[in-house]
Amino acid sequence: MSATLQALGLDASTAEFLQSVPEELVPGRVARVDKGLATVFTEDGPVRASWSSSLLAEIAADPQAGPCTGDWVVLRFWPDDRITLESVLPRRTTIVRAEVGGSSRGQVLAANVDVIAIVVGLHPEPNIGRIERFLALAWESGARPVVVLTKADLVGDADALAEDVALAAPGADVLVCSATTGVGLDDVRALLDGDATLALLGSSGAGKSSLVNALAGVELLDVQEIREDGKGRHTSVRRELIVLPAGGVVIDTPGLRGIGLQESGEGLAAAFPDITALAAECKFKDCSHVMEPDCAVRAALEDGSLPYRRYESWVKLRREAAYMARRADVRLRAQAKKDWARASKSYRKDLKPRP
Ligand SMILES: Nc1nc2c(ncn2[C@@H]2O[C@H](COP(=O)(O)OP(=O)(O)OP(=O)(O)O)[C@@H](O)[C@H]2O)c(=O)[nH]1
Ligand SMILES: [Zn+2]
Repeated sequence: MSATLQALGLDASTAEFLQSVPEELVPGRVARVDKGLATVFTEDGPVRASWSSSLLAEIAADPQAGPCTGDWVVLRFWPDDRITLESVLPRRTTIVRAEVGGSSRGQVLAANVDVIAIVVGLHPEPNIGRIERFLALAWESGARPVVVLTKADLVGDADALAEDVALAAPGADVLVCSATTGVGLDDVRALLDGDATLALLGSSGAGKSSLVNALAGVELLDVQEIREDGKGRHTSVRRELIVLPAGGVVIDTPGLRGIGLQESGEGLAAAFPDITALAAECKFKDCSHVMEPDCAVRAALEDGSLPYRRYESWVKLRREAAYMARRADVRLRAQAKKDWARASKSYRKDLKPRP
């Protein structure tokens, strides 16, 4: 295993996969995708690559097959100095959000991430519902979610706020830090142990870029100017993979304003293990927890053991996940119909008597 690829976050399974790749192909990790080109970090430094024709064909069939930040890829260097991205290696984890434009396919934000830090500023006061939404997305990805509460220097009761957040984040660690004073940064750094890949997810202005800069110890990313109301401007289109001098890789995703859920329901179940466990106790298997008798979820609401705010948040996310699943279903059926039409057409052609 090359020292450089290891510094880029190469894991054992990808390293093994690379053994089977033809020698003339060069491995690398995608740092950024823009204008139809990928910036790829290789052992010999960064290069810009376009898509090979076979990759283009794959993308036509499945847009998610296109390279994204964090992907491991192999490149071909041509005699005329062109560089093409030949293929994307199997992804260990993927952070997928529902497409903003309305297609039912998700957009892959980042791949091969070990830990997802949901970055939330402590000032203005955190929106718990939004954290729960990020957690569902993070659990669905296969990576380990952690909530990182930043801007601790701006509030007097950071630990009390962290306790509130922890109640909404079962199974996930909640860290408190400040990019400005450096307090708590060692705990965030520990997430990168073993050259792990850490992706930062959060709303615009949450403090992601400031956190990356603080972790790196240098100014790598532009930090946006703060607005009067304490919220950041919505700026970023950039998405970067940063190799930290002390080891580990950070992926800074763009500030997400609205993030749609694109998921099987597993992420939601993992983000709400309390409600999932209650639902298993309901009298009816398909209980909607709205009006059925002997509903354990409603019983917990009534005796106060399940906060109403959390229940509402879950109902909202569940409705959204169900809607996305229905849309995906419609798309699959439309595709199946197309495939069938194509197959039967070529079948009819075969039946035609030959001249
Ligand atoms: N006091 C204080 N301010 C912070 C801290 N971290 C970030 N800020 C400020 O919060 C604002 C937004 O920070 P950014 O790091 O640009 O936020 P971002 O999450 O990268 O935002 P996008 O680029 O839109 O994704 C900036 O004005 C920062 O100076 C912190 O720990 N303490
Ligand atoms: Zn129920």
